[in-house]
Amino acid sequence: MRQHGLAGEITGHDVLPETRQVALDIGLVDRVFDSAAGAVEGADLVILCAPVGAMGDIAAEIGPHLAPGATVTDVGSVKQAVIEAVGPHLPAHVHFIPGHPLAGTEHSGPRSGFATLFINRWWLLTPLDGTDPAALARLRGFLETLGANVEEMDPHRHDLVLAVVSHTPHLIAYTMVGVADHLRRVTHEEVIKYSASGFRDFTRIAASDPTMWRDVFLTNKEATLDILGRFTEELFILQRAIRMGDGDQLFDYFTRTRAIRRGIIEAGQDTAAPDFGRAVQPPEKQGKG
Ligand SMILES: NC(=O)C1=CN([C@@H]2O[C@H](COP(=O)(O)OP(=O)(O)OC[C@H]3O[C@@H](n4cnc5c(N)ncnc54)[C@H](O)[C@@H]3O)[C@@H](O)[C@H]2O)C=CC1
Ligand SMILES: O=C(O)C(=O)Cc1ccc(O)cc1
Repeated sequence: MRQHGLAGEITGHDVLPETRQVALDIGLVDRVFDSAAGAVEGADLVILCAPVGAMGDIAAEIGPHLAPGATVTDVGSVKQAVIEAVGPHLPAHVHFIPGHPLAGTEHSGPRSGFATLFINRWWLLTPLDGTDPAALARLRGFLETLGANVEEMDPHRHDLVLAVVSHTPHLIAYTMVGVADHLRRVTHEEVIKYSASGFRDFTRIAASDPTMWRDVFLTNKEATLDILGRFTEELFILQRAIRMGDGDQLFDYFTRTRAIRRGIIEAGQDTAAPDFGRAVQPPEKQGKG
C-alpha cells in the first residue's frame, strides 16, 4: 500500500501489545491503537486480518465506530463463516465486501509480510447481494494495484473450492508429518532427517500457524469433511491397487494426475513460488517472523 501510495495513513490494531510494537517499529503502520475501535475511526478502508474465529468479536467492537461510506473487507481463508460472524455487526452505512488473497506462507506475524506477496496471485472477493458496484470497483482497483488478480465468487463455492485446493491439503500435510513423527518415535529412526523434497514440502505446510488452521477447520467443517470423504475413497482405490499389484491402475492414475499438473503449468497458473526477487526479502531471511 505504501509503495503505491494507496493510503494517506495506515493505522493498525492487534490484540498483542508486542505485535503492535513490531508493526510500528518496522513501519508497517503509521500509528497503532490498543483497541480495534480506535484504529478504524475515520478510516475509508478497514481490512480485518485476524484468525477467522476472531472476526466476529472484532466486527462487534468496530461496528459503532465505522465511518459512513467506509469499506470493510477481510482476508480470512473461509468466507461463509466470516460473512455470518461479521455481517450482523456492521451498520448499513458501510460497504462489507469479504475477500481472500490466495497468497501467503507458513510464517506468521508482522515481519512475515513482504511487498511483493500479492503480485500475480488470486484475490477472491465474495460480495453479498446488493453490494454497491462503485465500492466493489474501488476495492478491486485497490487490490489490482497491489498486483493481485481479482475474481468474484459465491461464498459457498469459495469454501468448497478452497477445501479442495488448500484446506484439505493442509490437513493431509499435518497428518503425514504426524505419521512420520510417530514412526520416528516408535522406530527411533531419523525419518525426518532423511526426508526427500516431497516430504519437506509437507513439513513446511505443517509448520503453519495452529490458531489460524484450527479456525479454518472449525469454520469450513462441511466442505472439508466432504472433500476428506472423497479423498479417503481415492486413497482406498490406490491402497487396493497396491495390495492387488495392479500396476496398470497405478500407472493410469499417476498419468492422469501428471496431466493435471502439466495443464496448470501450461495455463501459466503456477504462481506457487513467490517472487522474492523484488523489493523485500523473504520472511525466512528477516529473522523470526
Ligand atoms: N497465512 C497465510 O498464508 C494466509 C492467511 N490468510 C488469513 O488471514 C488471516 C490472518 O492470518 P495471518 O496474517 O497469517 O495470521 P497472523 O498470525 O500473522 O496474524 C493474525 C493476528 O491477529 C491477531 N489477533 C488474534 N485475535 C485478535 C483479536 N481478537 N483482535 C485483534 N487481533 C487479533 C493475532 O495476535 C495475530 O497477530 C486469517 O484469517 C487467515 O485465514 C489468508 C491467506 C493466506
Ligand atoms: O503457505 C502456503 O503454501 C499456503 O498455502 C499459504 C496460504 C494459506 C492459507 C490461505 O488461505 C491461502 C494461502
